[in-house]
Amino acid sequence: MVFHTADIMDVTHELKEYDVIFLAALVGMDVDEKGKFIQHLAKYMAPGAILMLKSAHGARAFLYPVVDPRVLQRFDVLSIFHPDDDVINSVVISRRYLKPANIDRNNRRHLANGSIMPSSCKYCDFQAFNSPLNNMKMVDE
Ligand SMILES: C[S@@+](CC[C@H](N)C(=O)[O-])C[C@H]1O[C@@H](n2cnc3c(N)ncnc32)[C@H](O)[C@@H]1O
Repeated sequence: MVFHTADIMDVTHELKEYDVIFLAALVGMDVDEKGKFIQHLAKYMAPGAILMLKSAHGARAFLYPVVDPRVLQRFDVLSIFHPDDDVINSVVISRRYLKPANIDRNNRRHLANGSIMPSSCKYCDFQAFNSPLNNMKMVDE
């Protein structure tokens, strides 16, 4: 596994090479700043790629920023989970809308050496997408 350290706002076309992007809860210290990061990801993520977001619900929003659903227009929100135990963060699983005509397979040339999880994203791969979380306790919104 190779770790890269960068400000996510400086990472652009390389994001297309990833099937799944996990965004830590404190990337964006408030709702508006978090929204800017999510819109940046929406711009550069591969169509069909999954974005795993940490959010907060209820009083937990005093501790962590909430993901504003209005910044997820370019995503299909697959599931939202609000824990009811001592776990603080909610999880929002969303998928960048498919736009097959815009898939640029040549973007692979932008992949940095040693990047982790090189994408095998293809439009047809996602036709049979099944949420791996189907068997877990879920609260959908
Ligand atoms: C509280 S830690 C996350 C811990 C753990 N990964 C989690 O999600 O629970 C927040 C992380 O977000 C990273 N981070 C904050 N702003 C960032 C940015 N603009 N670009 C890249 N990483 C950022 C920080 O470096 C830090 O590692």
